[in-house]
Amino acid sequence: MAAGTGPFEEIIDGGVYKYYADGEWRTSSSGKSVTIYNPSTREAQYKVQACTQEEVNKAIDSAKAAQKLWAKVPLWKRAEALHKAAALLKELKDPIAECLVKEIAKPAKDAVSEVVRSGDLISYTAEEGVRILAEGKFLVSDSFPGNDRTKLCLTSKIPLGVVLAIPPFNYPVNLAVSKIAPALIAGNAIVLKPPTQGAVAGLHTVQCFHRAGFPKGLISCITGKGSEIGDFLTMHPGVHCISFTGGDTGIAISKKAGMIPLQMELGGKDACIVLDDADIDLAAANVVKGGFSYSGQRCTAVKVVLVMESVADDLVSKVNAKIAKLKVGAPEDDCDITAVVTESSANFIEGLVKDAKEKGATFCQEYKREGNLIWPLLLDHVRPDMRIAWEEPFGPIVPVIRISSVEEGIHHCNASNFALQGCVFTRDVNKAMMISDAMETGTVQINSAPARGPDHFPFQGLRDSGIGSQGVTNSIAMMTKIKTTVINLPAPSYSMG
Ligand SMILES: NC(=O)C1=CN([C@@H]2O[C@H](COP(=O)(O)OP(=O)(O)OC[C@H]3O[C@@H](n4cnc5c(N)ncnc54)[C@H](OP(=O)(O)O)[C@@H]3O)[C@@H](O)[C@H]2O)C=CC1
Ligand SMILES: O=C(O)[C@H](O)COP(=O)(O)O
Repeated sequence: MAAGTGPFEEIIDGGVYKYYADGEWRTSSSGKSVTIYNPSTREAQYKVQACTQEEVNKAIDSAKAAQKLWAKVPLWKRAEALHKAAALLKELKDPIAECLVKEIAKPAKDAVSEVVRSGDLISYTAEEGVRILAEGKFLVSDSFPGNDRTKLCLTSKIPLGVVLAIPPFNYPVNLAVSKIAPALIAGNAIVLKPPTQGAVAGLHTVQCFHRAGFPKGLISCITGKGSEIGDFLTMHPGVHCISFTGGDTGIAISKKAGMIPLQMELGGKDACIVLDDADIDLAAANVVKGGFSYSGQRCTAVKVVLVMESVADDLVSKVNAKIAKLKVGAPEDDCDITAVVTESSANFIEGLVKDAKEKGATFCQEYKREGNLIWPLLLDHVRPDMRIAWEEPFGPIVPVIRISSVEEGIHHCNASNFALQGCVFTRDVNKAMMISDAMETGTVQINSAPARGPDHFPFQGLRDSGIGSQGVTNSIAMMTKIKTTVINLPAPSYSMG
């Protein structure tokens, strides 16, 4: 089954995908659409509605009304609906994966994995939700000085209201459901603003929720360019929480948003520290997997290698041997390296490469680009005065900085404005633990490349890499607030009998 056909037929009309609000697929009154270009062919692939501010207002009003009723739906029923959506998503994985291939040039197999992983994420969230949302706290007053046991405090978790979800282009399905599912299980309504590249995969995902039978108005999907409707959405008084994943845009949003909970997962410059006692084969395999999968377009990609001089030649030659085997080409052919998402992204990457060339980095491969397709490149002997030492390429370019002490590596990692993840390769677990404690990042992986998954692990960035923590449990907690009810007794509770 192809995208936009079968169960997805109703979401497209006249070649333009519709937006979703009030339980229906709609055409925007703007009369305008946004074109999505295929990164590989650079030709127009899809069109989505350019929604208006009035349509945003209506979606948020419906969300508010639907949320009040949804919060009263028994938790097990909310979970049941989520399981249904998860099953549909997995059943319809092929047409959704097709969108990922065409909109964001995700290699075919990875595209299917993203959809399946997302179905599993929804089911896990439903199961985790029925456990943790059923739990609260019971406190008695006589543990605090000056009190008798006359007050019994019950705490529970209640929804926030309307959650605005804004995922980025690189995981438009997985990073949408990682926001949608926790919001819904906790009794919230959701307004999704998908990334422009990835919007059609997002709309197909929403259709699975629609077909799972969620109440009218509870879920909406507003399409349009972030630069045009983004501020209106994020500053909207009807929004009670924002869960955002993306780049520096998140920093601007957090300055503009009102006094509401924010979950921000932003950029990264994940360092890979390789010590002289490391298993160099393992480190090389992880530099390649971590640095080049999905052409480096992962926030958790290895974005700088900090290797001890004594093992640097060995590591570099092993990484180069593996790079030579990477398949470069079309996502449809399941190539390892595919076109980066846009021409401006490719131009930005090229700027970093040129700067490194001018400043004397060693090119382990010849720099090659055709359109948005950039061949994988390892840059050796990178120095801190080069932009690539600090900036996030979001492309298949990995810089290597040779270090003479572990402290030098830790210092480089901690001097970055980004602090998402990092990794260390060593056979000495004691040293690994001490380095992990010294690296000021949200996560440190020992003897493996950085990764957000599995999706139930806590995932957080420090400094400019984010606010709050993701992962199924943390996202559910973040999308609720604590409500307490206090039972006041006329006499201490132990005074009878
Ligand atoms: N820490 C993490 O978990 C992750 C971080 N990232 C980071 O994301 C970046 C790449 O993703 P990319 O999609 O380009 O990131 P962007 O920050 O450009 O976009 C992210 C989302 O924000 C939307 N947006 C754009 N402008 C606004 C605005 N003014 N208000 C509200 N929303 C807006 C975009 O919509 P539109 O597409 O229409 O512009 C998109 O949906 C990298 O820096 C990467 O490190 C990526 C994945 C995971
Ligand atoms: O954008 C990203 O990098 C994703 O959040 C990473 O997910 P993964 O590390 O599980 O691939």
